[in-house]
Amino acid sequence: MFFFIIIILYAFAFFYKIATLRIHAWIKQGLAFFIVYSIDSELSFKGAQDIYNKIQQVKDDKEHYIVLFANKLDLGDAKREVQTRQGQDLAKSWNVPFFEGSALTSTNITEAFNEIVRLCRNGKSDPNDNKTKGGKGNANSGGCCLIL
Ligand SMILES: Nc1nc2c(ncn2[C@@H]2O[C@H](COP(=O)(O)OP(=O)(O)OP(=O)(O)O)[C@@H](O)[C@H]2O)c(=O)[nH]1
Repeated sequence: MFFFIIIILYAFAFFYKIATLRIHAWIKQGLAFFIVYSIDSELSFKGAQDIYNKIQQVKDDKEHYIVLFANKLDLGDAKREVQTRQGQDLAKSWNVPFFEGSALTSTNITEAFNEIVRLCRNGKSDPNDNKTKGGKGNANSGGCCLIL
């Protein structure tokens, strides 16, 4: 029984290591990152911050673009655990654009994707809009878009 538990623990550690390495590789190859949390989950908001930290750690100062997206807006304020202001403040501290919307009702999905594509193409946000600027470096090269 003892050895069985040890084997399970080793197997778990092995697969965890593989998963970590894969995420590391995806981030390393990625140019654009769409970080999504749910407005009805404080935990997912914290998770978004963990993902952001991981991206910064892996990408360091290399060119990359991020959009923060608060999903499930359709659920309404009754189910809301993360206030709009919290998302805006977080995005501002990261210096990236922020959108609130819904994958269910397609609210702000096109706008958010357009923004990240525009960031990749231009290397910076439109100074005429009221969203925060995002992105590092100047994107002239191709790259992949990784949705986390
Ligand atoms: N109401 C609502 N539900 C959504 C929306 N987007 C996704 N969902 C639901 O949320 C659940 C989780 O969606 P997934 O696409 O599996 O997202 P995930 O990141 O894998 O979520 P977890 O399984 O919670 O880790 C599913 O039941 C979806 O149908 C949305 O915009 N509004």
